[in-house]
Amino acid sequence: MKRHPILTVEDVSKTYDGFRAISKLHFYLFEGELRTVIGPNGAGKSTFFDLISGRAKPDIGKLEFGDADLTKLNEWQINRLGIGRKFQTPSVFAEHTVRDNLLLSLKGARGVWAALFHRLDSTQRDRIDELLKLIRLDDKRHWKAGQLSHGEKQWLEIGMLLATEPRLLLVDEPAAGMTDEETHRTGELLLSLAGRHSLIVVEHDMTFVRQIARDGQVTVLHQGTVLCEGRFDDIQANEKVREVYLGRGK
Ligand SMILES: Nc1ncnc2c1ncn2[C@@H]1O[C@H](COP(=O)(O)OP(=O)(O)OP(=O)(O)O)[C@@H](O)[C@H]1O
Repeated sequence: MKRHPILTVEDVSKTYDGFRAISKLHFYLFEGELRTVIGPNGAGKSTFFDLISGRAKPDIGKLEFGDADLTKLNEWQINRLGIGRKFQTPSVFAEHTVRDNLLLSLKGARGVWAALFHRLDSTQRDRIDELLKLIRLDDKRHWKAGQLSHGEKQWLEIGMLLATEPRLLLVDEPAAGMTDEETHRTGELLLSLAGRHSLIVVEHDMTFVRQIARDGQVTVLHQGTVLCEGRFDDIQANEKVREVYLGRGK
């Protein structure tokens, strides 16, 4: 049976002031896949996320999520379709508890006041408990988010993203600034989400990339286009990749 991609990117280009940040890009992601995207500074990784999430519009090309034409939708509409983005720096509500941060993000939450003060139904309670376990912050549910470590804040924000029940998660350098142990835990978390969600993870840390690309494909971006795609070991051995990226000592 032919699989249909959940995300289709064909011949997409995006120019800023005459500079091609994305150039004739082709990219396909399948349901439940965890794809890792690497590439040197300026390769176009953030612009790629900007295009998928609607923050920027392509000059030309096809950008589809299932049957939806993303080029015709704004950022909010794309988010409503089920594409959630996690930026590099965590932005949690520091003065609220871990639990309340999740609660405020729950799909269908009715504004801050109502979300915090109306009684949760059992489905919502179960979902919060499930998320707290998944992000391993169950024992810190009553902590203020501002008291968490950097790594824990990142996990909380991933939890907040999951609370919106996205089908596709765009995750930008989740391991940046984390300890080795936190990095490994983050990898385990992302791997556990694959299957139920589709994920694109942009990352620089090669130990982390090796971990999360265990069962999946790595896409290498260079000068706004795909230099190559494949298993981590093949990518690492690829001469072109070594030249443009890995050889630079990152
Ligand atoms: N809004 C913008 N206006 C002008 N130029 C931009 C804009 N966004 C990106 N660019 C340019 O496009 C190119 C690709 O940038 P992008 O941030 O997508 O790369 P990146 O792979 O995410 O890099 P890094 O790893 O350093 O974050 C860069 O040369 C950048 O200066």
